[in-house]
Amino acid sequence: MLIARTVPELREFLGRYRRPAFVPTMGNLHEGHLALVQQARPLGDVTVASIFVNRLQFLPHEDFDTYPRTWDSDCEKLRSVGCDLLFAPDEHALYPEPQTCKVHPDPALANILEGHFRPAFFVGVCTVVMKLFACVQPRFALFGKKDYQQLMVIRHMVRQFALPIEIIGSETRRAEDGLALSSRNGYLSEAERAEAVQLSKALRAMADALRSGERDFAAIEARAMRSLDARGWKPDYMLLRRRADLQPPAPGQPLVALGAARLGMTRLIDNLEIDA
Ligand SMILES: Nc1ncnc2c1ncn2[C@@H]1O[C@H](COP(=O)(O)OP(=O)(O)OP(=O)(O)O)[C@@H](O)[C@H]1O
Ligand SMILES: CC(C)(CO)[C@@H](O)C(=O)[O-]
Ligand code: BAL
Repeated sequence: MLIARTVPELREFLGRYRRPAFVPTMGNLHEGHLALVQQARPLGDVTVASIFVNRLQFLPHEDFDTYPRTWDSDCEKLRSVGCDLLFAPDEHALYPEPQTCKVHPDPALANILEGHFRPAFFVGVCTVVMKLFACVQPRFALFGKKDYQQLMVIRHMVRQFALPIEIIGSETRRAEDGLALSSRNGYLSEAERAEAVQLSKALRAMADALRSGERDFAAIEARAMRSLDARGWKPDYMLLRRRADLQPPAPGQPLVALGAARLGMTRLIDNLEIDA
């Protein structure tokens, strides 16, 4: 696996390829990331991953400084799944001057849910993803459905800017008990890790309620919030939304249940597409 630390190095390595398949990450890689790389491999003529912890998408009180950085094991894992090229710029290589030109995604999609609780998050994500796309010039880019809204915001950005990139959404990889794999799971104590599965269970209870014919969306959402609250979580939201645009649903539309909640110091997100 080649490792490019700067944009010129990346361009040199990519010179002869025309159809890169690209997996952007913030590192601390787990099976969810590796599944994206494996899915990318047959798509393009070269498989590229990036590791970059993007300061722009963190609020000042968030975990930018403590975000796990596990370089050696990340490289080993990427090699083990046949990644061809790793782009791992430092901040100066990607942002040599203050990044004052930013991408502001569709407010209807980006200012709700995660964007409501993490203002400027999606501006930071879209800005870095646009820049990474400009560097790698991928033909395919893969994102996990674990970050469901992020995937939708990026799809929308790519469509609106007519970028010649196919965005591929990949299913959420889970631990055996159902907890969505996430780098931030590493922040959990042993007791919190055992409790963490309750977020996916609460989403499943929302899906079960719909499947059993209940249509009072507000009541289903309130029950999910209470169920986590009662166990000592601090839920930000547990909501049923239209899969098409993440707006509040009417009966009969394909839905997704989305949740974000804090367990101790750790904020987890998850979601579940529902065919009711
Ligand atoms: N469990 C998972 N299954 C599938 N894809 C995933 C999973 N977790 C993360 N991804 C995807 O991997 C890509 C990189 O994500 P990132 O590096 O932020 O990892 P993360 O585990 O989501 O980290 P964090 O805990 O900070 O949210 C994103 O497209 C993300 O959606
Ligand atoms: C897409 C991304 C790599 C941009 O920093 C990040 O938001 C992530 O890892 O999901
Ligand atoms: N996985 C999404 C990136 C973030 O939470 O910052």
